[in-house]
Amino acid sequence: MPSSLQDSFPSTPGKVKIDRSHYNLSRQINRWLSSSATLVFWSLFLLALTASFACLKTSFTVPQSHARGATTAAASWGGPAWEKQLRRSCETRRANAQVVLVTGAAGFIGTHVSLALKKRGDGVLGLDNFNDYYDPSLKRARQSLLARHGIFVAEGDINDGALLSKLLDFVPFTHVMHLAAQAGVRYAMENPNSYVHSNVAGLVSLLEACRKANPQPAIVWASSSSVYGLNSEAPFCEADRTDRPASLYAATKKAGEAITHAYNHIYGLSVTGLRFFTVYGPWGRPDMAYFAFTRNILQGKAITIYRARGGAELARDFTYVDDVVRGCVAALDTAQPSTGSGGRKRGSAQYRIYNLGNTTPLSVPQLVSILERHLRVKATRNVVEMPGNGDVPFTHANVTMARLELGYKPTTDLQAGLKKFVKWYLNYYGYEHNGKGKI
Ligand SMILES: O=C(O)[C@H]1O[C@H](OP(=O)(O)OP(=O)(O)OC[C@H]2O[C@@H](n3ccc(=O)[nH]c3=O)[C@H](O)[C@@H]2O)[C@H](O)[C@@H](O)[C@@H]1O
Repeated sequence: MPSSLQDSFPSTPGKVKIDRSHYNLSRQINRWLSSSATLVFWSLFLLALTASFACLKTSFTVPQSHARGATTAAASWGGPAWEKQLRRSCETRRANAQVVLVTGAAGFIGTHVSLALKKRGDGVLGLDNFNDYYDPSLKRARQSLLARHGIFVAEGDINDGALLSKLLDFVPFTHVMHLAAQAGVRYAMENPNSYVHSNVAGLVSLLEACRKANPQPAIVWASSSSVYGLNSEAPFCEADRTDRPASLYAATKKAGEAITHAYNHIYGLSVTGLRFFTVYGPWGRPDMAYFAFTRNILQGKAITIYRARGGAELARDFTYVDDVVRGCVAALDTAQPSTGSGGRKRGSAQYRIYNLGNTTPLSVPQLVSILERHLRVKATRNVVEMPGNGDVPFTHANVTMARLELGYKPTTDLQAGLKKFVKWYLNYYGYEHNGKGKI
């Protein structure tokens, strides 16, 4: 990012380096004033001064501070070589091809969607901030995979309006596949601001750039099954109420649905929101249960399985990534163009929301049993009552609308999907079977 932009660039929540310079200063001054007559007085004075500095500093840093993750490396962009990479990445190889900006392209679903689009001849440009919410080396490995398929991932944050304007000025994108987000349900209690930063402020920044663009791209973006919150009637339909989120993560996704609706209404942006249901598969997210369970089982560590109060098992409508990718591509293909241009609405535009789930929820203990079979290792299960951390007891998608309007049909059950995931995991992390069925 050009340094001139640094000041106006909204804060990226990041690990806070504690500035101890004022403590050192106070120590030096203390030595200097070591006369016994004034020592007590100055010590008390400096103590008060130091404390007030510390308070001031805390009040500025608290909104950005967190124990782990979501720190973004300063990105640089621009220049002829960079522009050449954009141009190459956006080249198309079929008639009526789309040219798609994929945000969060180095993320799990972003990588799979980008590859699917590129393989059929669309132009694809990725955008990712490579934050450290989870191991960035996995994101870099996905970036290398994309590069091998001719997809360039520009490095930057969706809150960087100047970068977004540059990209949308430089390339006449037909679509934006917006997958960049702060994911994870329970991490929202650790680092709430990262959710506001990416899922609210970042979304608005992206929509601002899109509404000003000429042509305006159609937008397909990732909402979440978590918007159904505390609903108990299953399966979840798109028309069900979504005003009782159980986590801040869910609340920001719900906010995203409202925000995109406003931009659709005011500026004529074509918008399709996709409510994903616990998507899993190769190249997945290490913070998700299936991934973390696999890692712990292989390392001989106990896994924690949550159960609801009263003892009921938690269940999820686990959805295999290839099914979701087909849904994403179908959403792009059926998206009508935005109607505005250069910030002006010229007519009403399409606004859609679809569930993309599997339709067959399974319990978390069932997920673990399938993993045990594929890994041929028994898990040490530590079953505990679900803490009040934003989790919901179950999810279950009704996908009738997606089936009728997108031709969406999930075909991979959890057994088959986890088999592919485990195969990828063992290969990626260098595990080998010893020929006797053991790893
Ligand atoms: O579909 C969605 O809307 C959401 O799906 C997942 O959220 P979640 O369903 O909570 O997925 P996991 O974190 O993989 O948890 C799956 C299940 O395992 C349970 N779990 C998780 C972690 C753990 O240590 N033990 C455990 O039993 C959870 O309570 C949950 O029932 C993703 O992490 C969200 O980003 C996404 O938006």
